[in-house]
Amino acid sequence: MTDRTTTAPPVLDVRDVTVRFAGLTALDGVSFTVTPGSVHALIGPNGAGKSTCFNVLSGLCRPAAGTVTLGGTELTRLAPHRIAALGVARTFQNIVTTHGTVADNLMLGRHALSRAGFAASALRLPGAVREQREHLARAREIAELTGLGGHFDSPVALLSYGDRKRVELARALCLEPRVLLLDEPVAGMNAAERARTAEVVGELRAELGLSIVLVEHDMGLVMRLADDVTVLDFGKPIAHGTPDEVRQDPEVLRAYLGTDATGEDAA
Ligand SMILES: Nc1ncnc2c1ncn2[C@@H]1O[C@H](COP(=O)(O)OP(=O)(O)OP(=O)(O)O)[C@@H](O)[C@H]1O
Repeated sequence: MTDRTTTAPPVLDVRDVTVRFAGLTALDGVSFTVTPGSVHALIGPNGAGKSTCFNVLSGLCRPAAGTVTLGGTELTRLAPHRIAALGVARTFQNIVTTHGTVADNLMLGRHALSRAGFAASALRLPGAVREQREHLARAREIAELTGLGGHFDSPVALLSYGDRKRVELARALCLEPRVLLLDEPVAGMNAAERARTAEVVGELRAELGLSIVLVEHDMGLVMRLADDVTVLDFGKPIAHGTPDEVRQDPEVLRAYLGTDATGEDAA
């Protein structure tokens, strides 16, 4: 069975990426490097270009200029399923599953890794049955890792919002990614659910050695989890550094708070 988690993830390198929608430049020469095994946060005010950047990284959006490479392999012109097969999985901001059990959803995530064909699975040939059993065991491990172990056979519709959102995270992990793109993993959660998800993401990073790119408006979570932060504003990178460095950067304060470096109102 595919196990990419035993080797360190390759470097994800974003170079001078520009995306235009009609007259609007959503990303303007964005560059950053995600160090293997680190959590790299991408932050910025609404409309800064964070989701567009994720869409470029996952192949849903083709940039007008620039490149994205993973360990030297260019991802920029590849279809989303090819990028996923190379080990880049993502969660979506607003998708919360309500169908099937947790196990059903995670097995859907394993589907892309199945070697047995449709006919072999349908006919329950021995090789296909064994493979299915292995996938189910791994899905159960991933449920444990994401705090869903006690809900493995539960219908997703009966879970709390926080748990349902973590099903989305677990489904992405079922692809055995080396790079995980987390798009607002705690959006809409209450304080307890946010704390639990932060804990789970921290554990995942420690146990699986993944590189994680995190888009999140919850600054407490970003400051707690990120090693590096890139700040976008109107599609432009305006700051880069550790959480402590960007928190004190005058440009970042201006973008978020509308104040200049001296703390005076810019308006
Ligand atoms: N498909 C599209 N067509 C036209 N404009 C788009 C499209 N997608 C995004 N935009 C525009 O590109 C800019 C960046 O949007 P994006 O969604 O990437 O920002 P964001 O930082 O993720 O915002 P938020 O924090 O609100 O999710 C915005 O001005 C947005 O309106």
